[in-house]
Amino acid sequence: MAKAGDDWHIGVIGGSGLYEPGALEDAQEIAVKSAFGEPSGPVVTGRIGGRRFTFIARHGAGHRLSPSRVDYRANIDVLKRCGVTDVLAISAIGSLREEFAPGHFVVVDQLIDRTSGLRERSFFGDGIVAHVPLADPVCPRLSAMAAGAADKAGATVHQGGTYVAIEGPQFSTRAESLLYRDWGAHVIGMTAMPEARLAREAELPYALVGMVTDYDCWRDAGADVEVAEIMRTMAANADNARALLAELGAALPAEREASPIDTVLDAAIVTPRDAWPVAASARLDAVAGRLVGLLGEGKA
Ligand SMILES: CSC[C@H]1O[C@H](OP(=O)(O)O)[C@H](O)[C@@H]1O
Ligand SMILES: Nc1ncnc2[nH]cnc12
Repeated sequence: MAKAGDDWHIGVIGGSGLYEPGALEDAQEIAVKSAFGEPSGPVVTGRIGGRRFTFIARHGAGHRLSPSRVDYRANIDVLKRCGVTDVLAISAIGSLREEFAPGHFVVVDQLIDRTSGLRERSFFGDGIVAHVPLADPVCPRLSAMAAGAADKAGATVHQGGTYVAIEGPQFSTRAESLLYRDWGAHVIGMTAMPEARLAREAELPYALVGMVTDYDCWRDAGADVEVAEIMRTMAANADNARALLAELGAALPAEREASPIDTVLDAAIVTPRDAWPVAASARLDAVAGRLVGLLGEGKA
């Protein structure tokens, strides 16, 4: 597990249109199992600019998983098992603001969760209860570095923006889209929740770079969001996303200073250690591996 002074190891979750990470030195595909379910696909690990990156395509190879079917817990658990220290999520997003135009990048800093609640949103609950803080759901350090890398890669970057996560897979109604604008949201997507919640529970600093693919339906009376347009814009953006990763690899400092998120579970788990059920502890051996310690210490 990551400790202060460890090297960076960035887990990248590639969204719609980003199914492979581009040039990774010493790339290796590895199959990692999770007790929480099926990850979206195999992970690919390698180096960019001398730093380790591990990549997983959120919707799987061939985009076969809808946002409601992605096993977000398995993906985060698998990245944690690979030893990643931080997670960079890359997503296609719709714009709720005129100034966030298609092709622009948005480094999201707030989230509104409108998913239906059917997605598994916590690693805890089987006899071990944890309440992590989520007031600021993204890591400001990784977000700033991602914004700098996107800028260097030549993208138009907006630093900050509120992302509303809808269940989908259908796009929003016009009334919903107008409502989200009234709520102050800037962009819309279907995947950042529960991904960001779970990264926090796994003590992984999380940043989200959204690539605007369309104006959501608030803007043009009578017009719909069209997935073909989104995929065209995303394909054009994918090279920029890969350039961002290259710039990020080059910009990461040699040593990773500790983040407060690395130890967020210390003050979040309310169940006393000696009451943790063995089976639940075993499932959490990566997510809460820092605290699980010797397996078998808990109750049967
Ligand atoms: C293919 S358009 C809708 C789809 O794209 C976004 O996915 P991701 O965040 O993985 O890039 C959006 O959230 C929807 O899942
Ligand atoms: N308009 C939109 N609504 C929801 N998710 C999206 N992903 C890309 N564009 C989107």
